[in-house]
Amino acid sequence: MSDVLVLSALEKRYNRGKPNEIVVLQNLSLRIPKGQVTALVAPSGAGKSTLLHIAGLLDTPDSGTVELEGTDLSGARDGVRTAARREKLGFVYQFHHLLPEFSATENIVLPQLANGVARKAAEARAADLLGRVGLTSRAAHRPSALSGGEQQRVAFCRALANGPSLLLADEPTGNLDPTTSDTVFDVLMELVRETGLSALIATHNLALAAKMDRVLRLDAGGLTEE
Ligand SMILES: Nc1ncnc2c1ncn2[C@@H]1O[C@H](COP(=O)(O)OP(=O)(O)OP(=O)(O)O)[C@@H](O)[C@H]1O
Repeated sequence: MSDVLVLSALEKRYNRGKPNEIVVLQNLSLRIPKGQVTALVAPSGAGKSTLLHIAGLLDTPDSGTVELEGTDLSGARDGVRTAARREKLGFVYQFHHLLPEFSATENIVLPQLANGVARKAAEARAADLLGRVGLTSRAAHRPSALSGGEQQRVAFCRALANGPSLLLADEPTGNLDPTTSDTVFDVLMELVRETGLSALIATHNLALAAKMDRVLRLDAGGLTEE
């Protein structure tokens, strides 16, 4: 099976049946093959977050299917969706959302412990990931002692901690100044490439989008390839 994520004929409306009903996604389909990094660009309000939430099993479509590694999870029970989210998906947001009272290492170890990994193995993986993003010397620091770019690099490591099949990212460097954003984005791309990860990365930055394998534009409820 070569597709990691297959979204088919998704439809999503808000305020269904009311005068202020909005159709956000309409007959939207998307395939992400294994190892492919896809950029998602969209004007503000076009439904980018809605699409990422549905792909990330945080929200459900009104109709259509969400297949992750060949299994349709659109109508699955909450427990099944939560387990799939923990085991198969990695998330990065515009803000790092690291736990402030824990070190960089612990922020990467904790999701692994929650997934049943032994502490020693989890610490070894955290050390490996921090090394890949150039943060070995910052491993014991809490988020407040790290720069914005460093915090975001730790967040990338945390997203990859459990070896996901798919990375979903929403403006992963959107909170950084333009120069830092470029550097940190390159770190993310290298990490994704080295691990052979598939990814769907939303960005407003067309120069960053151009570094990915494919650019899709979300507009008027559907996707078009650039
Ligand atoms: N819970 C909700 N109830 C009603 N309308 C909503 C809800 N969530 C989002 N919307 C509307 O749906 C549309 C798409 O929202 P969404 O957050 O997906 O956009 P977006 O493309 O991520 O925007 P941005 O780039 O500005 O964050 C917007 O018009 C928004 O106002």
